[in-house]
Amino acid sequence: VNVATSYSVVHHDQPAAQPRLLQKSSHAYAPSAHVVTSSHTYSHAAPHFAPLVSKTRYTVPFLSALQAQPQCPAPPACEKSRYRTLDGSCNNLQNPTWGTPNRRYGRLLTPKYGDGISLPTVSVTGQELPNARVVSLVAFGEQDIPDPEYTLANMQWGQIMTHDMSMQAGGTQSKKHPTRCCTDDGKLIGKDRAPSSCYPILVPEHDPAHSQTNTECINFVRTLTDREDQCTPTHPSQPAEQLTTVTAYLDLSLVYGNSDQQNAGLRAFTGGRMATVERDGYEWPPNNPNATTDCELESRDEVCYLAGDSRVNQNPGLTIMQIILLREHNRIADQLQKYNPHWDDELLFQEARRINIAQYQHINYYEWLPIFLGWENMVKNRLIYRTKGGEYINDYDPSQDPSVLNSHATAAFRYFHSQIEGRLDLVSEVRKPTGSLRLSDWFNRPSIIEAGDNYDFLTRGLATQPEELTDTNFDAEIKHFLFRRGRPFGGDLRAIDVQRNRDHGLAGYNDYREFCGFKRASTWEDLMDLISPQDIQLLNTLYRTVDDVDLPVAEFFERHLPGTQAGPTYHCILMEQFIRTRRGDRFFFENGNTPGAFTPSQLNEIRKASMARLLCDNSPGVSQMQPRAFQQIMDVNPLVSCRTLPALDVRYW
Ligand code: HEM
Ligand SMILES: [Ca+2]
Repeated sequence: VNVATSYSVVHHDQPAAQPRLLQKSSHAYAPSAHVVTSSHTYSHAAPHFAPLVSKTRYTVPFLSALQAQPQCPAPPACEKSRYRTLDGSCNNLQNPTWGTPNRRYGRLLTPKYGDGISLPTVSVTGQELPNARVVSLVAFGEQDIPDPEYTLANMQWGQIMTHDMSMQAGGTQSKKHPTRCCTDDGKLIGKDRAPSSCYPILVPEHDPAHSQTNTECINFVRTLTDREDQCTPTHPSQPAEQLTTVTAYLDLSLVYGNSDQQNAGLRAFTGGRMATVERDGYEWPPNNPNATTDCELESRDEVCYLAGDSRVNQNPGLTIMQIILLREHNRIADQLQKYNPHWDDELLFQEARRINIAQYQHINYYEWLPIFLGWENMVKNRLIYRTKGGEYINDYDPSQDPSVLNSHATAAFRYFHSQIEGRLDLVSEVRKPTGSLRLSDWFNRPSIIEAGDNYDFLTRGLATQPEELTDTNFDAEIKHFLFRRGRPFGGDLRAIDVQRNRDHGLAGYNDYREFCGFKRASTWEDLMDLISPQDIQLLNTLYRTVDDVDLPVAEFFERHLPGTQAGPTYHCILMEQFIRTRRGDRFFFENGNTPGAFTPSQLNEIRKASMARLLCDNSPGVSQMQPRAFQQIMDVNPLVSCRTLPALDVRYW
């Protein structure tokens, strides 16, 4: 295979500097040997003319015109509200912009850009890193091995959490990108004519899929950084930092939106409800006014949904989970209104939102994350607690920056792309598969969900069908057919993830190993503590030196820690992230020290929430479910009537 790509690669002779630890970790988990050098406090930068204007009592026309460009949001003035703001501001009262949209990802280690500042990572020898598509083809398989224990709901919920936590700026994550680095028929647009944000993935000769259509190039546009954003200015000598466009908190921003304005377009403004459209007696998300650009519809009759997150239509499983969370809000609001007829729309909305988020956080931390991180590990590192009834856990830490780590979003959390299944089963109430959908036929075409009884059949499918094993195999549907839009082939999510890692200049696997307390490898053999000799051999054939190995490549070859779904290095990054996400959230549902804390009896009700209950309550045709819906139906997790599952009682509100 010809690995040579000459596109957008900078040659330099200096070996890249060793990354430094950037952010302080106060947790028991992180190794203590590291010296803390600095911690980024990204205080909100005031527009350049602000001081002048504030001293001026009258409006100076030319100054206000200049100020209008760019329109940077003013730093918020916080009051101690009972509710979260929509954009996450004022969650942290000392640093009101922490966790808000359009801010930098956090970093654990300094970036390793090709030029030290912003160009994609290259080898420490100054040569190119192996082509991302070649890495995908050579190191990763396509076998569809069903996981013996977990359901597709487990994978799908992970994408929901991801979409709540981050979204790289300037990307579409599903739709055709308006910036073209390759022509529509897969030819490379010359560097002189392509925008500077282009970093296309070049297809090697003899590509098993793309050579059939003479495709040479997979479109790839670099993430926007603080360089391009005038509201988060940085000094030109500082390494670029990518921006993320959603609130970092687990606050269901994907349902409620990321700003007051966005939220206003999603609410019904009656009965505390979110806006929905009724068809065939069921509630569906509102119609997206930009259907032609936001979806990939084949006819005018197809729907395209609007939600708090622009990725809502990406794939049918994701859309179903979004609908479930939307319907759950309205279900809670209706019940609250029944018992509190004197409450107005705003109060009903805020209380329903608060309960919906709390249930969701409970499921995230107590039902979903333990599958990935291991229950005992989480207890030991104080991510969860052995609580009883309505006991509070007051571990909010105002010094904890809740931002989403670049290494989490660009590498560690994407590990679970390997769980994606390329066929979605339609399953009857007696749990018999009646057919299946091909994933790549239904990207950005959610109409399929409303056809016939598909909503219920697909929901049961999520809770019945096994996810794919968390391993080095990626389903062909995402490796060769991603967003193919009626064409024979499409993108390659595995190659994209590798390319994105270099785009974001993440430090190498070896650096993260060291950060996580393992010995830095100076020879390939040194990797043997965590990786098998055959896999080391494979990495050795792809990379020139052990320091070149990309984090999101080597990670896949680490043996999983017992009782978890991750190797030690990813496990360490994921733990670090979810500690930040929990302790940096003043409104975390278990915190009793905020004006909006739940009463102990309410907290006791929240703790009854489960994935099974959410699925049952929001899918009218589903009347039975296994109690642990992330796990397959088995003797110890049998199908039971939905009525027997624990449920939250809103009479405590
Ligand atoms: C059918 C299911 C899924 C599809 C089609 C999908 C597809 C994608 C795509 C196209 C991107 C953007 C890639 C880029 O341009 O860099 C992305 C990003 C990402 N995905 Fe997935 N994904 C799926 C499920 C998941 C799951 C299950 C997880 C984790 C549990 C996950 C985690 C992530 C993360 C962390 C990002 C980066 C988010 C950001 O900060 O922008 N995805 N995914
Ligand atoms: Ca969020």
